[in-house]
Amino acid sequence: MRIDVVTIFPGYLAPLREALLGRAIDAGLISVAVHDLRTWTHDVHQAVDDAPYGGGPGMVMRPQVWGEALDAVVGDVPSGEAPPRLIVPTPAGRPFTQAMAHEYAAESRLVFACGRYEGIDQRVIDDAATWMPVDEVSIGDYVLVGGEVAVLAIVEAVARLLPGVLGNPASAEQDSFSDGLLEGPAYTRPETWRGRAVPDVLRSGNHGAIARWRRDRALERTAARRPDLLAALPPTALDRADRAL
Ligand SMILES: O[C@H]1NC=Nc2ccccc21
Repeated sequence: MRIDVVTIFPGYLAPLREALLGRAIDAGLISVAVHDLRTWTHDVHQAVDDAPYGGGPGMVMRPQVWGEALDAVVGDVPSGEAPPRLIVPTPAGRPFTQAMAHEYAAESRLVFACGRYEGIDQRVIDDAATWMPVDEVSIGDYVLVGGEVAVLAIVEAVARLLPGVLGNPASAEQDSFSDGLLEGPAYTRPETWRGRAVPDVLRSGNHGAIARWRRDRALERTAARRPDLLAALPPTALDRADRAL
């Protein structure tokens, strides 16, 4: 997968080259190119934003700069080739979910446009949508200063799903949310720590009982912390033992 990120803070994307993602890049599983938006300014101040029409606080990112940047970064899409998907993180976007991470993992190319909080001139999105799929995506209902942190989160969620990126592919299959529930508590050695023992069932070797215990803890945690996820489960997702909980 090829990933391009356009930002006024290229340094913010440095973590993409660390650890698991760094190894995936070294292994050629993903390629990441980070582009400084100011490359496409032509004024001495390298201005990338301006005051909003209609007034109001903050600044809006200028369409000319973004238009030239996306034209250059996306380039000419060879005829017959699918264009990349453009992902624009914004608090006004569709909530990013694990299902979307799987969708994006199937793409051969993703381009990320990092806007500042007040956003990018809407005409950039409208123009881009005439020649490639554009998703405006939010990673949560809180206010960040710009899209860079959202890009780090989305790229990590997507890249770990790509074949060969995770050492143990089973991890991705047993993700939280993969069965619609939150993962329950996890334990490792020592058996007792600060007077707290690991639940006996986990050391019993009884795999049926262990699976039941884990499912019960996941259901309890989901009901307590994310009742919305429980309500969204298809009726067939809960078996009789689940309902007895
Ligand atoms: O993903 C969003 N969540 C919250 N705030 C944001 C600010 C700028 C870009 C993207 C986001």
